[in-house]
Amino acid sequence: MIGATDTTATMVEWAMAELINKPEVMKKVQEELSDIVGLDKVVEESHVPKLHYLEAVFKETLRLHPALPLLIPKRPSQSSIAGGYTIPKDTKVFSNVWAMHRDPEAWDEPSEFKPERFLSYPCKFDYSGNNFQFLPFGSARRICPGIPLAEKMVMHVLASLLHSFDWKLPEGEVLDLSERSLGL
Ligand code: HEM
Repeated sequence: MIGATDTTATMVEWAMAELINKPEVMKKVQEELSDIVGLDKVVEESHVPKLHYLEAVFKETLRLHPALPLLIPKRPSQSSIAGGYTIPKDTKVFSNVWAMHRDPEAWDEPSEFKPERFLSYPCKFDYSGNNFQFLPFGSARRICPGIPLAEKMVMHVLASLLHSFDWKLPEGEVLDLSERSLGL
């Protein structure tokens, strides 16, 4: 199991960092929590599927900050051709989903944190592995088997943190969310 807890905690941290930098988005999440949960109750698991704006925040966080930006390397057992390139048998293949998630041909303003892009219904950007513009959990036989648990945990933790507390940076500060790892 590749870092099931680490990936989950990382997504909570990135989502909170984006929301702290964007108070107007945090306010929308909190308004939804106030409507769905109510301010005199605590967040329960049954509330989570009704939190559509928070779900869009989760997806936008997975898009901009995929926990495994190159997925897990694969080694094909047969030679094949993909996108016009020959991939010999046993080649170590990395899939750069970080770049796919920021492709300007696929996404409007790809560097911007805009949860609204995921709000259209029925949403064409789910993470079932069938949409090759959005693969935060991978695809096909090696897709993350922990998706149902991951979405429940990340959503529940975020909902609880944002329902119970207001979060802000010290006056005049902005978080630097640029990523400098892996030469991506
Ligand atoms: C938000 C949280 C999570 C994210 C973003 C995430 C993402 C991923 C990704 C990208 C892969 C590689 C898929 C590929 O290479 O095609 C993976 C594999 C895997 N994940 Fe997750 N994961 C998360 C949470 C979890 C949880 C909670 C569990 C278990 C309870 C889990 C169990 C696994 C396992 C066992 C694999 C290896 C699957 C295989 O190689 O066949 N993950 N995950």
